[in-house]
Amino acid sequence: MNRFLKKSLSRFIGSVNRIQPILTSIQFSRQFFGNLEQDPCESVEGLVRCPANHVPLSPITFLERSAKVYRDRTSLVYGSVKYTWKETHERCLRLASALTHLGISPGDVVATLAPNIPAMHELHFAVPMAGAVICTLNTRHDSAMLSILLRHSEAKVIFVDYQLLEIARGALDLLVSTESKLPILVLVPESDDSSQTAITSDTCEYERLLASGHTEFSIRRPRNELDPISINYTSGTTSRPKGVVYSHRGAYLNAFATFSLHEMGSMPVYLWTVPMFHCNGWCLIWGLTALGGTNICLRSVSPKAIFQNIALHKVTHMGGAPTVLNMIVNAPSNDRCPLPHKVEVMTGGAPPPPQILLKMEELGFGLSHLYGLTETYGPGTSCVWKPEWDALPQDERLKLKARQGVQHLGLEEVDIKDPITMKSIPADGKTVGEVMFKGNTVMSGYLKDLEATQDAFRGGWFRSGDLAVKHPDGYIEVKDRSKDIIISGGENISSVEVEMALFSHPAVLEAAVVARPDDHWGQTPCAFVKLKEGFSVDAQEIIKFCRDRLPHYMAPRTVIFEDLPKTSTGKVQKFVLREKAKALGSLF
Ligand SMILES: Nc1ncnc2c1ncn2[C@@H]1O[C@H](COP(=O)(O)OP(=O)(O)OP(=O)(O)O)[C@@H](O)[C@H]1O
Repeated sequence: MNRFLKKSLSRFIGSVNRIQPILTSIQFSRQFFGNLEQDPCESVEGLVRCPANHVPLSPITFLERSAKVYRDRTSLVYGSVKYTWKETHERCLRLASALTHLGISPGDVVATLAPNIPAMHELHFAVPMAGAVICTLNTRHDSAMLSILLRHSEAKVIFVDYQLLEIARGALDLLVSTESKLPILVLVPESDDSSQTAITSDTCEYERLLASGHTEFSIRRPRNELDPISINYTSGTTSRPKGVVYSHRGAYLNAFATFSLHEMGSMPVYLWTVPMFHCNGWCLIWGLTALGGTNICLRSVSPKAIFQNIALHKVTHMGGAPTVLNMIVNAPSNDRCPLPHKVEVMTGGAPPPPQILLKMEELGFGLSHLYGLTETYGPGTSCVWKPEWDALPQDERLKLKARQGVQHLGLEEVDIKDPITMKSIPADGKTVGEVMFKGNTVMSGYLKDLEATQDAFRGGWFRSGDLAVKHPDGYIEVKDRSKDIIISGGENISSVEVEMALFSHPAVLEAAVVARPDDHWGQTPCAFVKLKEGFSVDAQEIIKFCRDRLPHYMAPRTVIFEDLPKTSTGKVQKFVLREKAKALGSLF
């Protein structure tokens, strides 16, 4: 031991017995390790940072490892298409190499417009391997919105599924009229049956492009782990989509956090019911690769396809917004079959009604509940389940499961704060504050919108815009989005709580509650309800049902029966309903 170390250590040991051990240990670290704020590799003698001990974190390494470890195991199944991890790796290398031949340089944006097909899986690796940034566009956008996002992201290439070709061409036509530089369009035909798409000679086609690349391609790894890996435009439930930027590091960490909170072991079989374009499939495209999982791809989600694929491929895990679960539990009986084994389902994206959680469990699914935003790489918290809760009465159990829970391992902290004072609200299950996040799986920012980025990070936390309470055990429970809360006669009404009451009516299939402007009360709750097939109830019965279960001021005053408008991620577009409620005028 050198003299300096001995001296420091004896000074430290001596000081431990004195009055301020904590302070002393900090002083000791300062002496020994120098200024803690400096990089220790620069300030401490003997330490170096070099490629042997520091590699920028990136999900690209997951694929390289899986190509060795799970080489001949199935990576992906889509109808009759099937690849092994070795093949997937080679295809991604070829595709990355082909992208560079198309002129893609590091930092360029490559967009996609496609459902959950093999190309989407491959592009999540090939694009970053080419040093570029993947921008997965929502398949429900029309040409006008698509052209706005293509211009905003400055995408150099767009990969388009054959079924969405007309929309993409429409967007490019709009870009021509604004003289923007057009992205190269790469058509992705149906890989399960290539005869379906007519490919003209001037169209760049996916498999042809991929075949033009080579497997000796030298991957353009991120120089800094904070380099962008993807752009995810928010789903536009409440406002115009914003371009949320993820880093290689954040994607790596959220992939880890997400599969660990899902308790996924090695080689799971995952059914893709979450859109891959949404938060990069909640980062699980990368996460499943790390585990050598098998991706079961579905072009479109239906209860029949879900049950068939579970049985056929021995699916172990899947995910889905509460609308997907609703679809499963209300499926006609000939579209369902008994589960051959337990399937773990991760749900999130909107508050899951307890009745739906219960029915899913009755069908044999295991349920875990997640919460997060596009800005938190998808999942940010989960309702970590404690075994002792299994013995609780059903109602209590479901109430606990419907809570959004605690932060996952990728985050430093999730707190509920007063948005003005930034003080934490008391953990009493009653006081409402704003959900705020801090940690390495929070977005880098909004692309080209510094003002919005700074506003979102005001006070050193990411402000979610969601209102929640904190329970004495530290678990959070989201009550509403701040934009959705209804203020009636000075009382705050959580639209989520009213919706949960509506969901417990046996005739209600879907429900959403928004504010209807009112001359007397300011606002009153207005419910939009879709009934289950074969049921008929009137507005008065629904109102009475809610008044029996909620304080009277919370019960809807208006009930409108109709189909609910949704985003492609299955969320109700409340801004559309709010406009309808506004058009009704004042009730009193
Ligand atoms: N488990 C959950 N329980 C309750 N709400 C949830 C849950 N998971 C997600 N949410 C809601 O979804 C929101 C995140 O949605 P997302 O980021 O996908 O796009 P969006 O917010 O719908 O789009 P935009 O910001 O353009 O309106 C959260 O802020 C929250 O309101």
